[in-house]
Amino acid sequence: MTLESLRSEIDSLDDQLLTLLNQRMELVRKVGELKRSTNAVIYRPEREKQIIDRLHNQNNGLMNRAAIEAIFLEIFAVSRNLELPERVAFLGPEGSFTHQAAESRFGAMSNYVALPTIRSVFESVETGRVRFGVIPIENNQEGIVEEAIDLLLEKDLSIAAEVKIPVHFTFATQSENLADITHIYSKDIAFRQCSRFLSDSFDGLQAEMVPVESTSKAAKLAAQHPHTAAICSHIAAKLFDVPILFDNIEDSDLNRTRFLILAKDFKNQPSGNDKTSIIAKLANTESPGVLAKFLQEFDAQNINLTKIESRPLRDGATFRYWFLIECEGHVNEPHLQEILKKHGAEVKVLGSYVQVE
Ligand SMILES: O=C(O)C(=O)C[C@]1(C(=O)O)C=C[C@@H](O)C=C1
Repeated sequence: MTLESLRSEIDSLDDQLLTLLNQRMELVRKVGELKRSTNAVIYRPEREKQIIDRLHNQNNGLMNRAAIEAIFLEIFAVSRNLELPERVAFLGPEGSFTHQAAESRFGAMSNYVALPTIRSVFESVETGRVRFGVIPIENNQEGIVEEAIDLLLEKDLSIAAEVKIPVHFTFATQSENLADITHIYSKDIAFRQCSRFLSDSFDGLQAEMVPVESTSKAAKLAAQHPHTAAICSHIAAKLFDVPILFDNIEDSDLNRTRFLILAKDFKNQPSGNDKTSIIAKLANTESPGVLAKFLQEFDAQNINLTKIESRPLRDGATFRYWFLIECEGHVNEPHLQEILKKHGAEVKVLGSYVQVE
């Protein structure tokens, strides 16, 4: 087989793929009409998961689950946009890891707004200026984002979905020779997380490390001068058109950040693999065993707790706390209902959503 004949077969399959995708979009358009006439929710993560699970389970070709997921999440994003163009706010600037997380869920065709603070993302969802907001909630090496956790208590928003993305850094520069580089821009945390690459590559060289407020800003600066470089996300290097000289330069490939997708009054149907986040403001936490007894109820119902964070209640000069608790399962399931029935007044459910690895 020649390259030309293989390419011509690929062309013909691509034609068929496009025809099928257009047929799919015709159906999606009808789903959109139906949903709009009944005021039904457009974004249904549990249905998307069901489709990906089904395709993965019946698949016997070369595509692995991650590949199927990447392609179909983009198809769903285009579908949702066709059903109802939705605006998505994320913690900016453009090219941030949160932008990358937002794009991984809402695709290339959504209407994005980069906002400067986590609070402004919450507020734009709250006021209805955008339908969804994407914020970072924790990093598996650095811990929780306190501001985000506190705003979950302060504001009245739901969690529609979670996204976890590996934090990969790239070394982007217009320079072809490391010895020509005089300044490397990045965020201090990124310098820390890429320290091995930096000491191996710049040992004996004169480059100065310049901390800036975001890795996107670093990419922007590196785009302006050929003898500089940025340690930044892939998406930032792409956005500012700075060539990537080295990819995945982080010390640990275990570095992952978890993001939440926020919406107003959002409820998912059970998917079979859900997680539930709740806020617990337990009465009388000064008396012994109140928290322990509450947590034991999860154990008694055989519910696996995945997270518990305590945060100050800030109700005067006291040392009282509220808790963000996450557990496996969907709020509609009887075990969880049992606990909620008992503690209804003290507990607020933020959402049940598909649990991702
Ligand atoms: O099944 C639906 O509810 C749809 O709106 C269709 C569709 C799809 O493209 O398959 C699109 C968006 C939803 O998030 C889930 C699935």
